[in-house]
Amino acid sequence: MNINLPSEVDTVVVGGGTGGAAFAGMLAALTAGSVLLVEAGPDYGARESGDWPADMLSAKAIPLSHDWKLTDDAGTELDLPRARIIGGCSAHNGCTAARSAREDYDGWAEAGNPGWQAELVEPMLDWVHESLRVRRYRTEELTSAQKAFVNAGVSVGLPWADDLDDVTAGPGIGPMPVNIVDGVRWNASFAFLDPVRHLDNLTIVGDSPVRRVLFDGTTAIGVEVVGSDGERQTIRAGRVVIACGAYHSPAVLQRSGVGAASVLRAAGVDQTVDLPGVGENLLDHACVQLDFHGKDGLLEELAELEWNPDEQSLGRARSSQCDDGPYDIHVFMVAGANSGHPGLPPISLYGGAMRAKSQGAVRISGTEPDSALHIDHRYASDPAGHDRAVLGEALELLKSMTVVPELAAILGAQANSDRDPLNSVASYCHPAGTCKMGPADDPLAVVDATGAVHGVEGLYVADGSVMPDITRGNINLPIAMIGARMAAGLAGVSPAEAVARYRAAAK
Ligand SMILES: Cc1cc2nc3c(=O)[nH]c(=O)nc-3n(C[C@H](O)[C@H](O)[C@H](O)COP(=O)(O)OP(=O)(O)OC[C@H]3O[C@@H](n4cnc5c(N)ncnc54)[C@H](O)[C@@H]3O)c2cc1C
Repeated sequence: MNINLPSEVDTVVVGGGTGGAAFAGMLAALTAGSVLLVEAGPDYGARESGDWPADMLSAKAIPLSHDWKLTDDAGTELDLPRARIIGGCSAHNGCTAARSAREDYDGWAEAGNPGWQAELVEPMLDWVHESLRVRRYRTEELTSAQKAFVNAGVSVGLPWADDLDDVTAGPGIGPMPVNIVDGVRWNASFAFLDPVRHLDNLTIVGDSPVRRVLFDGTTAIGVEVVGSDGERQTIRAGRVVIACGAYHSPAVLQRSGVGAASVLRAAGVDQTVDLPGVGENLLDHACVQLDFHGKDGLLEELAELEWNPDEQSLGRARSSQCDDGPYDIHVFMVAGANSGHPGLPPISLYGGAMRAKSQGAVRISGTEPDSALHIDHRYASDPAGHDRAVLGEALELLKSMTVVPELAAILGAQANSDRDPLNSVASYCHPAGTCKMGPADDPLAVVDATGAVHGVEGLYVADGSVMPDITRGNINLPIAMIGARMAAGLAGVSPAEAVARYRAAAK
């Protein structure tokens, strides 16, 4: 083992992404106990270290240099990006920052998760918003392509909106709220770890994938980390918190013997506790996609701008299926040459089903952190046809926008026009729900409202995988709220007091 890891801590947090960074930073600020954050990818240190790679800092586009590169069993790469780096997916995401809608959180509480109703989570959402340094683009900052997209939305009836991160806002289109500071993607590590990196009780270690949780009977007593040389090291802990994201958190649990017997047996893992919901309830915001070649000279024109990010605006609409809140469709445009995403033409328009109901699953194929995962999103497969209906309406909305002359002139000819968007539904990269939060009598519930895994002691999950139902906005901000809120709960501190004490501890 070539990494210096402590052999015993009070709390080990596995995964330093959005949820894990917010959880670890908050817990370290609230308690005297030792907190060890172990991350599979590198920890480049604080923002000021100067060690962060330039592509991971630039918020112009989504970099893929620190991707897990998930594959299927045959080794073919899946088009499901996931970052492997401190900060997790917040270190390579699109930086759209949204608090989602009040109804989403009230729905979590109504489903048997006390404490998660909107009025109780809002103070922590406000703190997360502030910590991620969210601001709204001004209209004059939009590229000509993004302005044309917004104007096209207004032309087809979406109200102009500059409040897209408001929990009470309805349909509208306008500049995105973003967590970008001077062109830098303000990731969860900068937001939640950097202010408390100086605390003696917080240790952050990168390049340390966790293979499994260790148990004494049904009590979690630590984790097993795999070094780059393949050597395994044991860390004993009084509390184990999994925050590896919606694909990898259920995988860690399954590798640890927590899951459905059939899934564990197929992967050669002995069962510790029967929890059939682990890896089920895989949610996302399914998207339809329309691609365009862009007008002649568009890329050159964009390249001349001082600030030319690929994404800058967002629209929200309400489909005929929407019966539980203000909107259920997102439309947005990715336009530019910055993206390293393979195979994308210069412009893609997306329409997302933000209350998609189809449920997929994640299953391990083996016992190692890098064993292939079986990920099946089953997009647009819900039996009642809800998702296909919403996606159909999103597609019609997008098509109506593409014929507005100002936007049509920017888009140029359509690319991939032989592809039916409804038969090639894309991911919004917002997987959630695979360690569902819910009461013990919910057959799919994996954790309770405090994040504690049902049926075992000392084991918690604190990331996007616990969402019982996916929030209808972009999910980074809500996931940070989940992490911080669960840490406050475990420390026995109210959210308001937790924020005050974090601020007092922060540098
Ligand atoms: C390309 C892309 C663009 C996106 N754009 C936006 C956007 O614009 N706005 C928005 O709100 N959301 C966006 N999202 C979604 C959002 O960023 C994620 O949902 C969020 O960051 C997930 O947080 P998490 O804590 O659940 O998981 P992650 O952030 O994925 O964190 C999990 C961490 O655990 C680590 N890990 C995994 N397995 C192990 C292991 N065995 N041992 C140790 N560590 C492990 C991973 O390396 C990772 O760092 C985007 C996502 C992607 C991929």
